Amino acid sequence: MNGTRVAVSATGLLADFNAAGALSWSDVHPAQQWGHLFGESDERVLLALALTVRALRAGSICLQLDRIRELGQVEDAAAIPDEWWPDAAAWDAALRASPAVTVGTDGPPSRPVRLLDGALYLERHYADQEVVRKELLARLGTAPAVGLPQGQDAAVDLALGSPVTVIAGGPGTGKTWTIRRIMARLRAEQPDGLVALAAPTGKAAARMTESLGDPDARAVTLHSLLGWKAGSRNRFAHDASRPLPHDVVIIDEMSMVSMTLMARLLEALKPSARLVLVGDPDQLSSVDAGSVLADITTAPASAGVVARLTHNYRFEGAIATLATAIRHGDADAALAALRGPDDAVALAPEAQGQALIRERVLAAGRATFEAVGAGDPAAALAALETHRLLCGHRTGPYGVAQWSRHAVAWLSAGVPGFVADGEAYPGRPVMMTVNRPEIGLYNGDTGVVVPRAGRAHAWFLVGGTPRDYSPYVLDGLTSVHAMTVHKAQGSQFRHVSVVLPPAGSPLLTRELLYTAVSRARESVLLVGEEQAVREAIAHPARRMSGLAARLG
Ligand SMILES: Nc1ncnc2c1ncn2[C@@H]1O[C@H](COP(=O)(O)OP(=O)(O)OP(=O)(O)O)[C@@H](O)[C@H]1O
Repeated sequence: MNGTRVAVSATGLLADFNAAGALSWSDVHPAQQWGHLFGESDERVLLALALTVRALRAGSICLQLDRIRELGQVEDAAAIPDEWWPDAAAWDAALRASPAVTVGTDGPPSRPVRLLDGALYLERHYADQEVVRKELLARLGTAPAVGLPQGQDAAVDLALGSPVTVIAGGPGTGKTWTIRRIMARLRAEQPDGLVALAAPTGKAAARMTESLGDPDARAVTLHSLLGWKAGSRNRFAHDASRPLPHDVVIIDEMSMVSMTLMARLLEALKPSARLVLVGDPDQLSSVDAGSVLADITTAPASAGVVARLTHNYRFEGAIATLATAIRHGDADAALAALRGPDDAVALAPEAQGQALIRERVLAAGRATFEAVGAGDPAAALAALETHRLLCGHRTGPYGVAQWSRHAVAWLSAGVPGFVADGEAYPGRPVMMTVNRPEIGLYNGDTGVVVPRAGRAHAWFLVGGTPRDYSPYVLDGLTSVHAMTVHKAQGSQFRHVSVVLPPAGSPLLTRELLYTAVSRARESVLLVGEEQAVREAIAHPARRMSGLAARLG
């Protein structure tokens, strides 16, 4: 299990880093295995291998050696003391001489780790990055030179002609609107072209279909587009030898696409196919390793195919001001917005913030429970979406579990008739934690239990209409009195309250704060210290990747 600190047989540096909490057993173990298999006993090399695995677990595709010490900062342990770190030059020399390390682009792929441009990669992830790099460069090589595209019109023009187009914009900047225009132009100008619409998660695909509102345009998950075969990891029906038939492939929520999935997608496109990548590079990245969208949008080589949408059509005012300040890394401007007269955004310390969150939870809970009592699932679902409590952490005093318990206690005390008992109590807010495409439900979908004629039903909005299921037969259903910011990605709520991670938490990143704030349509309340806001804004997640640099 992650986090366990009993790497029984680890010695030396591995044991020290493990004991300090900077490495877990799941990092140490593969490093030791490779040591045995490849005849490497230098503990500095083994440490570098374990840190590479650790970086990967945190979402980085490689470990940049000039940033290696970032991995010595751990949430619940003292930072690794300076003297524990091997001398950089000697460490580098040991890696270059190691039988477990391939050096440069030309070496054999038979060793577990590759050292390239000052970064260590696990071989499989290097291979994925190479696929993405080569496929993108091949497509960029034939892209028309149009200068720096800006705005929706440029995005539409680009998508009609360029082999690859990136449409990058925050919430409400008209990404969906632009996809609709692209579809209309494609139908008019290239009526024989076969178009695919896809997204990285089932929920995102369902939302894409819904928001396009076009009966002839149905989005699927990338896994189902590629023909995922159950039971065989990373094996797809479509690959280079059996390419997808589509002439145009449009991907939404691209920030959540991992390097591996991007590699499989690019391999499976026929050479003449055009690719349109749509997303918000400032939001949190994929659960699996990689930061593909952010990498592509920062690489100079792709500047000519990245159309940026900056005008926000949906909201103006304090939320937009705050989101922009966060995105620009301007903590003073963000705090000025939070302290300003507009109640749409606010920051409260925990003591006071807890009371404010309680009020909001109770207001939404009362409205939901009232609709539940009236046997009105549509109204109950609408009331449920009026407020969402978000946490950065899953566990601990700032986590979802703890704040869910608070919410249940408040509702039990403050909403007459609310009794949180069992799996199907009236008013239980629920969330799917698995994909069930065959019944229209996806991981992250939320609903509410509304009894009808004495029986419990869990209601969800499917394609915009409430649909009921038996809560007893839905596998993977949990209560959702609070959710992580990660889970909320792709959804919006009228009011959002955010329990910030405490200062010092590695989860405090600019992307987390930006994603949390931009979930709100009318108001967002941040609960935590000013220092936590400053730290988040000062720390862009900056996953380590070689893609941007190697694209050139
Ligand atoms: N060019 C435009 N002219 C008028 N209204 C627009 C334009 N572009 C977008 N809108 C409107 O702005 C709102 C936001 O647009 P849209 O839903 O396409 O944004 P989005 O980037 O897809 O947002 P999200 O990422 O939150 O889904 C919609 O109500 C849309 O109709």
